[in-house]
Amino acid sequence: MGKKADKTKRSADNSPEKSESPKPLQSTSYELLPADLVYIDSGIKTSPVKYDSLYPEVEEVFGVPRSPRPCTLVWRDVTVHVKLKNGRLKRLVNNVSGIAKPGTLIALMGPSGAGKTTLMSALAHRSPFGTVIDGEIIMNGRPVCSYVDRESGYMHQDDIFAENLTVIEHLTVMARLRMDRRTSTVARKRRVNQLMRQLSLYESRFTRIGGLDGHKTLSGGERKRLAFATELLTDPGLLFCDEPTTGLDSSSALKLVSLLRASAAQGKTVICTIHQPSSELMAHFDKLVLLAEGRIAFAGNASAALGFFESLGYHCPLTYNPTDYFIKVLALTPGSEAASRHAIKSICDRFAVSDVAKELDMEIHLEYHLMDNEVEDSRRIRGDSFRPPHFYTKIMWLVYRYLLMIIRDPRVQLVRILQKLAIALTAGVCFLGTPRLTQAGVQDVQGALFIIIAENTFSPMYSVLHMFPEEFPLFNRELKAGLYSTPVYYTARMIALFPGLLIEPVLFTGVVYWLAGLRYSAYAIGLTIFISILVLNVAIACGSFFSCAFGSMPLAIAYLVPFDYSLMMTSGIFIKLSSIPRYVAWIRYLSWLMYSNEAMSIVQWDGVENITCTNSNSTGVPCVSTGDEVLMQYDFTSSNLWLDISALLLLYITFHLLALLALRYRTRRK
Ligand SMILES: Nc1ncnc2c1ncn2[C@@H]1O[C@H](COP(=O)(O)OP(=O)(O)OP(=O)(O)O)[C@@H](O)[C@H]1O
Repeated sequence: MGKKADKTKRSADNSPEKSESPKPLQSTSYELLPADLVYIDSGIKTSPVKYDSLYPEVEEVFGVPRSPRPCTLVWRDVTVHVKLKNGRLKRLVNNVSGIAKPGTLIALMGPSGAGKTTLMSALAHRSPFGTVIDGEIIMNGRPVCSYVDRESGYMHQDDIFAENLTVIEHLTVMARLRMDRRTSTVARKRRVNQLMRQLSLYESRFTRIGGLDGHKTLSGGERKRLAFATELLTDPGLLFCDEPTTGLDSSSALKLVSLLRASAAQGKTVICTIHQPSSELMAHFDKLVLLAEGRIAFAGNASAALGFFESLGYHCPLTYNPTDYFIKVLALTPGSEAASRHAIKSICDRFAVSDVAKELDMEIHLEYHLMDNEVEDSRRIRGDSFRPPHFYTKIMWLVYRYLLMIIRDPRVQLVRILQKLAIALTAGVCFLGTPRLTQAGVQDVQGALFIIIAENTFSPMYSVLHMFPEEFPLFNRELKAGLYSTPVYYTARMIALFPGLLIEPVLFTGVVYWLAGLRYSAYAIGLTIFISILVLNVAIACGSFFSCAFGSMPLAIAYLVPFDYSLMMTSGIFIKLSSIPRYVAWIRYLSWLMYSNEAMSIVQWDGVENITCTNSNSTGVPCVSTGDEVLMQYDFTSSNLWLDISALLLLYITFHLLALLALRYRTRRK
């Protein structure tokens, strides 16, 4: 009981502030060891290893040893199925058991398609939608569920970053999103700096991750180390790494695996899928788990694997790297798949009844026994001590990140503003010189209004279509890692767009309004600019909805084009509203072009009584002499101004809500 209480106390003490202070390394049974020793749990037997004789780089790389939250992960009889499109289940992992203890670096290996990523995702509670997991997966005595996101780090095979950010900006934002909200700013900065130094990123801290033209970008190794640093920010006790060495040269791969080794030496539990590592790399791993056809072909001390295979008659030639040999034995040979499957089944069956498997089973049982005896409260305290940042903090830092991305992307900024100015000037000069209160002037005013509405609708609406499909992989990964929720992301994304959504309509409408000589009063100018801001924001909301609802830009365009045509046709410009056939007339109630056209027309013509009539005789068209007559021509009603503005606001809210729902739906399907 005293020991249990001690355990509980240590985990409860492990607040972010306190975890900064150096602590001696701990064994897997959490007993304190002399400062220069670390227990490396090598699977079946635990043996004290002289820390500074084996890993002299550890202290140099990671500074004074810290004490992460110790994590023991146990999985028993885990089977993973995936739902296929035809509704049937396909088994990817078959009845797999294992244990990962603090201080251990585990290599999860197997031929391509063996189920490594599937198993690791299941262990980390990050399986994609449509995955069915049977069996038990328990971390520190609690079945894994969403809390594992904050207790563990998951380094993906393909790293995805917000590319326009520099290393230090990325880590700063991630620290704000990931670290406990009680962590002080100084402690957070110190952690970021410490990680950059430890992972040799300090020199590149002002380099953009995947910069734009002419900017230096990070190397593949640096990107992997940055991904690793990101996962280490919270100093998790459990680390999953999916093929971290893929795409790296041998020295970068060695450097990365040394870092994983160093992490394990500090008390973390590290599980790592890896493809055919060299003998030098393999020497860093304590345990080896070999998967084949979704089953375990071997699990135990890396050094015992050769003996097990030899006992089955598979002798690794002296010239062969043992791991290459294991993979060769466990891979399907093209042309004789049935024989290979038979051999693999036989190896897996023999392993299941081997002494190594029995020892592993005993170890798992022992761990279960210990967990059963652990006080429930102590588990909860360990799991629940983390306090995530408040949602408004997350929104603020996401807005910062997206603003940086927008500012650094010339596609969206300077070029777009210059383009707007050029279009405004070109359109505006066409209206120069016509007096407003004449018959020709009426047509010009309505034309200028339509140009203002169309330019604030179509190009902005199409410009956001690429946004969500492009950002979805990063968003979905961060969402799955529990960094923020869909509404937080969506709100931040929209707030970051807002400066542009204000500047663009003000600039464009201002220039066209002035050049076209529209109604000259502060009320008319102010209201027209306000309506044009609303129009652009509704268009962006509608574009966002199509962007969220359809996974790709071509698909979104395919649906949006007919939609925007129907909105335009019912806007009141081309056809009198009263003459639209009844079965399509309802579309006008969705048309912000109609609402804005009516509202802007009212602003221009309400109360106007003195339109001159000079050309009625020559054209035969009856003269309009008052603003009301102009409005009647288009079936507009002067009392509808605030109704139109309210409808625009309602459409704005509705499209954003629909976009949010569509985004949520898509994240649940991935
Ligand atoms: N959603 C899915 N639908 C059907 N089959 C799938 C699905 N996901 C994975 N698989 C299959 O499951 C098997 C295991 O996939 P997994 O990605 O876990 O393998 P792996 O061992 O990590 O391979 P690699 O080393 O090539 O990354 C593969 O044959 C893969 O094609």
